[in-house]
Amino acid sequence: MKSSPPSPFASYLWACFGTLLLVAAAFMLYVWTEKRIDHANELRYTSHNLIEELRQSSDDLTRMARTYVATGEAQYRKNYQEIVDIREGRAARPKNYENVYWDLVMANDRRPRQGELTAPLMQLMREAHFAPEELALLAAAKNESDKLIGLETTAMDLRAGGGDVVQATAMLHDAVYHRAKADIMRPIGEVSESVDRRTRLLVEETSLDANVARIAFMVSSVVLVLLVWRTKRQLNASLGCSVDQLRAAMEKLGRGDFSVALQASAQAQDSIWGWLVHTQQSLARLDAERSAALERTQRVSRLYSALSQCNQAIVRSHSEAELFERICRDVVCYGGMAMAWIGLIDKEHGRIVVAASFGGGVEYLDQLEVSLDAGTPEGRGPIGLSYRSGQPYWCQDYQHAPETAYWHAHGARYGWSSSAAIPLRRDGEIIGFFAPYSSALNAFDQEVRELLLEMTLDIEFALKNFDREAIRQQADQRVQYLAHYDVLTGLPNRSQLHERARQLVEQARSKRTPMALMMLDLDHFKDINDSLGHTVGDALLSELALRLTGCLRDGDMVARLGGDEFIFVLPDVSSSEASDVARQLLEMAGQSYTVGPHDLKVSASIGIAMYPDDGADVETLLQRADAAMYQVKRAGRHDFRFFTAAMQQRAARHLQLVNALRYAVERDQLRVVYQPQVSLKSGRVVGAEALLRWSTPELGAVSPVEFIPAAEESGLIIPIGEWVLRQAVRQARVWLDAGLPPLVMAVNLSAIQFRSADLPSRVAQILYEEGLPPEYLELELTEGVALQDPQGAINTMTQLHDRGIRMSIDDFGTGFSSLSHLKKFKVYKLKIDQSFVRDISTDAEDKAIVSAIINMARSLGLTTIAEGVETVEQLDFLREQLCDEIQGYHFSKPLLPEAFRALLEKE
Ligand SMILES: Nc1nc2c(ncn2[C@@H]2O[C@@H]3COP(=O)(O)O[C@H]4[C@@H](O)[C@H](n5cnc6c(=O)[nH]c(N)nc65)O[C@@H]4COP(=O)(O)O[C@H]3[C@H]2O)c(=O)[nH]1
Repeated sequence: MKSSPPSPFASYLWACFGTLLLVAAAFMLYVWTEKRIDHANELRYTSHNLIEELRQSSDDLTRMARTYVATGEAQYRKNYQEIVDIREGRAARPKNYENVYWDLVMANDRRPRQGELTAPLMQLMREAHFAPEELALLAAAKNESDKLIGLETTAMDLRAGGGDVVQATAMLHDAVYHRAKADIMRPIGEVSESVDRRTRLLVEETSLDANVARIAFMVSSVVLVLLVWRTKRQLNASLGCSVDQLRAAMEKLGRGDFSVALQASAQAQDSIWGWLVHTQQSLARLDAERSAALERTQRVSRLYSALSQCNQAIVRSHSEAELFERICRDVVCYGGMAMAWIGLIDKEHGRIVVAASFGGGVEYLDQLEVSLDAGTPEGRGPIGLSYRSGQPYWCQDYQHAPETAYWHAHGARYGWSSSAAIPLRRDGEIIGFFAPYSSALNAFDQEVRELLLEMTLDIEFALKNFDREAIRQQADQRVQYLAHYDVLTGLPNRSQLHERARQLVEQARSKRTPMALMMLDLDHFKDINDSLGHTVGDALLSELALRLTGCLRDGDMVARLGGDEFIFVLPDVSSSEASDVARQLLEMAGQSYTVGPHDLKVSASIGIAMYPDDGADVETLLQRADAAMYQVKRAGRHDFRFFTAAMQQRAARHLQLVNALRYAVERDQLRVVYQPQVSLKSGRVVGAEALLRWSTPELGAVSPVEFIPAAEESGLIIPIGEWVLRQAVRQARVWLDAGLPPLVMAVNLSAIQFRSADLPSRVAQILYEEGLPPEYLELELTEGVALQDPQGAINTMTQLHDRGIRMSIDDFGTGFSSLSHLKKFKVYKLKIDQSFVRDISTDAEDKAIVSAIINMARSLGLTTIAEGVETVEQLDFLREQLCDEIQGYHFSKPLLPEAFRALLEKE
């Protein structure tokens, strides 16, 4: 890899480093040369000292010798010898020996301080690097000195030996002596000059070297300073600023402080400062992005928290208003919005009505004007736009966006910078808006939008739930209502009756007051329903309920048990007061009703039970009032009766019969017997009346007179009647097939059966299934069938007639049949009731009636048959009156099929 060339700063730095080494070398050289100067000076000094010592020692010897000779004091001789020993290296050189020895020893007769160096003077000179010629001269001087020492020793010996002092003194002062002395001093002087010259030269040489080294040191130092200066300039150029500035900036960067933007001049662009500025800008941008991302994350996480709170609000709110309040509060408190409100559409005025709000500036909503009309400025805002597009509207700069111009002042006042209008829907239709406001610009980024939309969906879900809950509550209320009230009349129903009646009974018990419970039932109301339809029947019942309610005092109650049955509970009434009320009720019920085109009249029957005489609880009283009413019905209806003990027995019997009758067919307890009908003309059996028999192990044989009404009242007559019809038709077919003379099978048809709309088709179906031609069947109808709905009866009869089926009127004379009706009825036979026949032989009135019926029938072209003919007298009278047929014990009792067949076969 090719390395990049070193930067100028690095080059300068290396140069500085090299120069620094040079400076150090120059300095060391300089120090060395200075040391050499010192050494040279020291050598010069030492050399001078040694020469001087030689000279001095010679002088000192002379002086000591002369003094000794002069004084004779041994001390001087001793000193003399010591000087010689020192010079020869036999004695240590005293300290400060360079001074005059005389001075050293003579002062106070002190001995010189002992030094450490013990070396011959000549050796010291050699060690002081004396030149060889100098040493040679010194050696010569030394020889001369040694010679002189001999002379001086001689002179001193002379003195010591007591010799001639003068001679001795002369020896030391004469010319020889001086000559010898001069021979010593001359070489010393030469050496001294030589040494001085030599050492001076050495000192000069070394001084020169030192100067050179000094100059080198100075020059290199200057160069170093220049280089350092240049390096610093280069460093500054590289940095682009001062180090302090750089350090302060980097410290700020290190702390993550990007508050002050750094600037770099154009020249500093390609410098560390420039790069630092660039880095700071990048870091500041990254920091801003990071802060923005953080802020966004916080905003989103706040909204997530708000979303979670909203979900809790949805779960916990019990009403729409409560939910809206909570949503607005949560969006502000948890979602970081400045304000939020929810407005609902006022369709009538095309405006938005604030339903809930929370946050700063909500007071502005008091006079808020938001319209849905694009023609007004307040209709062209976010909400109006959202309404028309059906989409959420995000306004990212509330204070400057043109669509919020109408509200800019408010936005500026409350610091709103963004707002949204999100439609709230119910069943797909926009019903209002959710409007959050933020103090941040561009607050609604994608993620925030998604969160708010999710929140809105949750709100819509909650609204749906509220709707469902409302429906459920309504349904609950309805169920509650239905559980206690009758829908048609609005009166309390059976369960409410029981509850309320029980309270009234308790009240009567505690107050010891009497109470009446009445049961009212319309007479033949079923006929109205069957003939005019239930709508008419219902309208009549509603009207009746109103009338009945109007008859009551405060504290009385009336309930509808179902159908046309009403119960009255009258607290604190005597039986006579109850009678009055009953009469009043009968009268009210009996007044005519106008229902649509119909003018209707009904009557009612009322049974009354008194507390406490007839029962101490509601159930008993109800049962007994029912029994009393049953008796009214049996007694001809349209009346009221109080309960009696006998009624109770009858009612119980009735119940017993109905219960047993339910299983009569399946338990094979029913039989059909046939009573012959005989033609008075031919005397032959021309017909048979099918009569039902019922016998159970518990009840024994029960008379049809007793159980047929019970079957009719319980509705059981329909299946039982059909069973009888099928048995009779089948029997007729059997006899026909057996080759017996053809006869007409007469079957009793209850009025209830007759009112079945499908009667003609059912009868035809049975005939078809059993294979009996219709002309062999005769349906015996009572007069009552036409009583309620003559037109309906006529229609049914016509249909039966058209199918070839014969009809006769049973028990004729007991009902209210009119001739005009008879004309329209497609009957062919009248059956004279046995109550008239019974006494025709004795009772003139009955005779007249029977005679009239026969004549009338004949005039209408109808056949007559008299039933209950038991005696010859009766038979004769009937024959006399030209009655066509008879039926009765006189001829035969009702017979089982086998007996009947035997009878026929006998003929
Ligand atoms: N004392 C006396 N009675 C005689 C004499 N001849 C016939 N009877 C009785 O008179 C009744 C004649 O029938 P009804 O008038 O249709 O009166 C019938 C009829 O209305 C009804 N009934 C009987 N069977 C049926 C039936 O299958 N369907 C319907 N809807 N009613 C029936 O029950 C009523 C009574 O029926 P039963 O007890 O069978 O009574 C029968 C019969 O046994 C007589 O000479 N003297």
